[in-house]
Amino acid sequence: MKLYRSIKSCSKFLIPRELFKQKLYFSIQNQTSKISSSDDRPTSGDFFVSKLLDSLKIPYKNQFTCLLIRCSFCNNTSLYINKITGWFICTHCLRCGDWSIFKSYTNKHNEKICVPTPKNFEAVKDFKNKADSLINFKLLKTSSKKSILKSLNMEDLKLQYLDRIPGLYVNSENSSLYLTMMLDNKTIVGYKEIKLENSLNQNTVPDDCCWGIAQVPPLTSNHSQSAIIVDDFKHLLVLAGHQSSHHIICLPHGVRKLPQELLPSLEYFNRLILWFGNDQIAWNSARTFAKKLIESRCYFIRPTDDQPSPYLAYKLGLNIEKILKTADKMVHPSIIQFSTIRNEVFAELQNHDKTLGMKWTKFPALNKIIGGHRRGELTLLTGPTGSGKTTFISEYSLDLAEQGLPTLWGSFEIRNQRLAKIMLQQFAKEPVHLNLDLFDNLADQFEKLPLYFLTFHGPQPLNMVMDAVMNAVYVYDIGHVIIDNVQFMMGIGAKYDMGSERFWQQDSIIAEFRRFATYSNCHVTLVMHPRKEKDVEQLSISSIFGTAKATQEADNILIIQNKVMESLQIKKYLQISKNRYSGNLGVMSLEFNKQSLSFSQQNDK
Ligand SMILES: Nc1ncnc2c1ncn2[C@@H]1O[C@H](COP(=O)(O)OP(=O)(O)OP(=O)(O)O)[C@@H](O)[C@H]1O
Repeated sequence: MKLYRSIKSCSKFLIPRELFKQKLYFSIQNQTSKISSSDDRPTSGDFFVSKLLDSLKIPYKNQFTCLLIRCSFCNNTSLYINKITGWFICTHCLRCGDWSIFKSYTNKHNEKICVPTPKNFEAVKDFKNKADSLINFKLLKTSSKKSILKSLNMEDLKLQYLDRIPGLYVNSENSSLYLTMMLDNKTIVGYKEIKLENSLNQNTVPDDCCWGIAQVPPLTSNHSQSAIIVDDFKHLLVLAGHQSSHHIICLPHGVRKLPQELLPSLEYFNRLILWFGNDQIAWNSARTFAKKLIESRCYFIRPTDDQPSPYLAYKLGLNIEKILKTADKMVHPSIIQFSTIRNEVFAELQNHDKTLGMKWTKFPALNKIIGGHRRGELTLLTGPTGSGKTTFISEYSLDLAEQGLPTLWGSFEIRNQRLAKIMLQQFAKEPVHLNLDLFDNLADQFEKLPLYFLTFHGPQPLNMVMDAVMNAVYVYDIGHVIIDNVQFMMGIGAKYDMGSERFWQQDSIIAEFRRFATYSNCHVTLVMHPRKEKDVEQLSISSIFGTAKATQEADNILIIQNKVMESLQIKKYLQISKNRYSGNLGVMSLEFNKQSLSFSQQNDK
C-alpha cells in the first residue's frame, strides 16, 4: 500500500494550463542566453503570474525566479510567487500553496476561498528538542574549536572566520556538528548534521524536501550580492574558514535536487558561483540548477583536476582564491572563438571517462558500446510486440535511478501500478508476491528512489504531456524521461500501419522531445513499435515506425531482436544500431531471468 501511496503523491502534478508557457520560458531563456548581459532578468510580462497580478492591479517586484508582492495576511512585502509554477510562500507568515490556491484567494467572488494556514516545519520542532543540549560554535573555547577542526582534518581554517557562520552548533558530547537551514534568512526550516568521527556521515532534516539553505555572510562588502554555492557541509566550512569576501551558501540536498521552495532564499543574489565536485553528476547538476536559478547570474568553477571540490582543493593545498577567480559563465555569445570554450574543452578532455556518461551497473556490455547514459540525448527503443521492451527499459532506468538520476516515467500503455510491480520485482531481484513479508521493507527503500510517474494513461494530447514533463523537470530536477510508448500516447495502440497524417503527427512528437532533451539537458527515451515486418525478418533502423525523421533525430537507437535458433528456441539480443556520440555499434545478449524479471548482464564483462 505504501508503495502505491508514494507513486500517487509523486505523480501529483498540479499543472495549471498556463504552464504551457514554460515552452516560451525555455525559448526565452535560450534567446536571452545569447544576448544577455549579467543583469538581465527574464521579462515577466509574458507569464501567467504577472498577467494575473496586472489584471488585479497588484503591484509586484520582478525578481530572478519569483515575483514579490505584499502578503495580504501579514502585510509584509515577503510573498514570493514562482514565475514558472505559480507556487507561493510568504517568508514572513509562512503561508504557502499552489497557484490554484493563490488564484482562489485573490478571487474575491469565490465563496469557498481556501485560506492557507501558516506552515509548520516539523524539522523546527525536532531542532528545538535538541537545542538545549547544543552549544553555539562561536561560544566554544579555542581548544574545543581546534579539536573539532582536527577531527574534520581542517586544522588550518581560520577560527575567527568560522565564528561568523550563523547557526553552527556542536552537541554536548562533541560528537556532531549542526548547521541550521534557513528560509529567506529568517526562519529555521531544517538542519544538517555531520558526525565528527566520520565526516562522510551527514544527514539533512527533513531529507525529502528541505526548504532552506545555510548562508554565511561575508566579512567585507566587496561582493555583497555575490554568493558561492556549494553542495556539502564540509565545503561550506572550508570556504568559510578561508575566504571572507563572498556569501557562502550550502544547499540542503547536495547535487541531487534544487527544490523550488529554496528559490526565494536566493533572490537577493545577483551573482551565484556554483562550485560543486568535479564529477559528471555534479557538473550536470550545476548546469541544470543554473537553468532554474536563471543562467545569466550563474558562474561556474569548471571541474578539472586543478579545480576539484572546495574540500579537496583545501586538502591538496590549492589556492582557493585563485580557483574562485576562474569562475565564468556558461552562457556564451552567439559567435565565439576557441579561447571562450577552451577551459570547457580541457575539462571534458580531462574527465573523458566521466563525460561518457553514467554507467549501468547491470549492463556492462552497454557501457562498452554506448559509453554511458548522457544527459541531453534522445534514445529510441524498438522491438517486436511482446519482446520485452517495457521489461528491459524498466530495469535499464531503475539501474540509473538507483544511482541517483531523477527519472520520470510516462507509462501510457500499462498502468503505473503494474509498472511499479515490475520495477519492485527487479529492485528486489525476486518475486515479491511469494514473500509479502518483504513488502514494507522493500517499499520503504523503493520510495526513496528519485522515481516519478505521470498519471496519464492511454492517448494524450502532446501539449498536455509536455506541460507535465517540463513541470517535472523544473520541480524535481528530472534527468531522464521515459515515454512508453509513443504510439499509445498518440492513440494508435499497437496498430502497425498508419497514414501520412499519423507519420506527420509522430514526427512532430519526436521533434518536440528532441528539442526538449537538448534545451533542458535531460535524456529522453522513447519506446516505439516497429513498422510491420515479416515475423522472420530482423528489425533494422528502417523498421522504426514513422518517417526517417525519427531515426535522424535520435542519438541512440536500440532494437530488441528475436533470433530463432535451429532448436526453434528464441534467443534475444539488444542491437545498438545508432550511437551518435562515439559511433560504436554492437549487440548485447539478453538472457531473461523470470524470477527477477531481469536482463542483467553483470557477469558479461
Ligand atoms: N526474454 C523474455 N523471455 C520471456 N518472457 C519475457 C521476456 N522478456 C519479457 N518477457 C515477458 O513478456 C511479457 C511482455 O513483456 P513486455 O511488456 O516487456 O514486452 P513489450 O515489448 O513491451 O510488449 P508490447 O509490444 O506489448 O509493448 C511480460 O510478461 C514479460 O515478463
